[in-house]
Amino acid sequence: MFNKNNQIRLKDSQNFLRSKKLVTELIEESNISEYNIVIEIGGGKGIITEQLVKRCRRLYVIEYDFDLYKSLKDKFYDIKNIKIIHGDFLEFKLPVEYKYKIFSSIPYNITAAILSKLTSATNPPEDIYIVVQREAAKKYAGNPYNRESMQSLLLKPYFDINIIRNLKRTDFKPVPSIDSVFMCIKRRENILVKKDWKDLYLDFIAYIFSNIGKDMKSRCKGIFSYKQMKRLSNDIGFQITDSPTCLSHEQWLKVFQYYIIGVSDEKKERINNAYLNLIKEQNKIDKLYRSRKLTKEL
Ligand SMILES: C[S@@+](CC[C@H](N)C(=O)[O-])C[C@H]1O[C@@H](n2cnc3c(N)ncnc32)[C@H](O)[C@@H]1O
Repeated sequence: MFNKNNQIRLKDSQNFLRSKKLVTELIEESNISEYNIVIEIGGGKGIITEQLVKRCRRLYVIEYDFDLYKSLKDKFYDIKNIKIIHGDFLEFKLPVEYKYKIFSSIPYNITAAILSKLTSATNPPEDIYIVVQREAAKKYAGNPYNRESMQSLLLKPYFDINIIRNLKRTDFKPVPSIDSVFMCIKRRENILVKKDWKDLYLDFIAYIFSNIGKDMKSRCKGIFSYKQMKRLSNDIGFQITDSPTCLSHEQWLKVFQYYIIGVSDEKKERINNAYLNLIKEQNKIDKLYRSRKLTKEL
């Protein structure tokens, strides 16, 4: 249960896929091909690794648990197109010069940190195929699986997000107490918010979702006047008493267009760094959650 430093072994807190047939199906549902460079986060016992490596040009596997890393090294010692790295994926430097894809059954406790790292990278992956907790997937994918969320709205102009299939709890060992899905986050070729406005868009969404209040009226206070809100709600088709999550992604893009042209520079400055502050806050919460979880498990 414990390693030599008296810490819980990472692998004891993970759920591993149990069926090779399921892994074959998941890889077939992806568009991974012999031309692709792929990164697997957490190779575990290698159930995905052994099939993935035969389907791609080069595979990088980053495994944090030392025992699992060592057994992966032994298992794949004579395979040429694989590199197995011991370490924390969150510290791993992503490729900057070439295209790559992600395929992984991720450690659920760091879902937000993994997705934030991948989607905000200077050179994000072309495709991210992940097995992930269903509730988290619905939050990131938003409509049509759920209402939109801050996470889905931050990503959608740049990524197309789909849940490919639901998985059964019994697909994992040990059987988890939560549901999982296989999802794809695909980098858009034609982005919906142009590059020059990206920072402004991220600050805009982060500002509104970090604001206190139940409805559009209170969330947008400080950037739109009451008159502007009324006009927006009529033109775009929502109620000012609606929650921000009631608006579709397309409606949010229209609200943002209006913000760009209809709001003074002084009001634009109010949202400066809202996204950065949000990320800092999330990183703090993530760290706290990770250390608490470990304490609880110990
Ligand atoms: C849910 S398991 C999946 C393992 C295996 N791929 C499978 O499908 O059965 C997640 C794996 O990620 C590893 N892991 C956890 N945190 C990690 C991190 N920060 N960086 C790299 N690997 C990590 C765990 O040790 C575990 O092997």
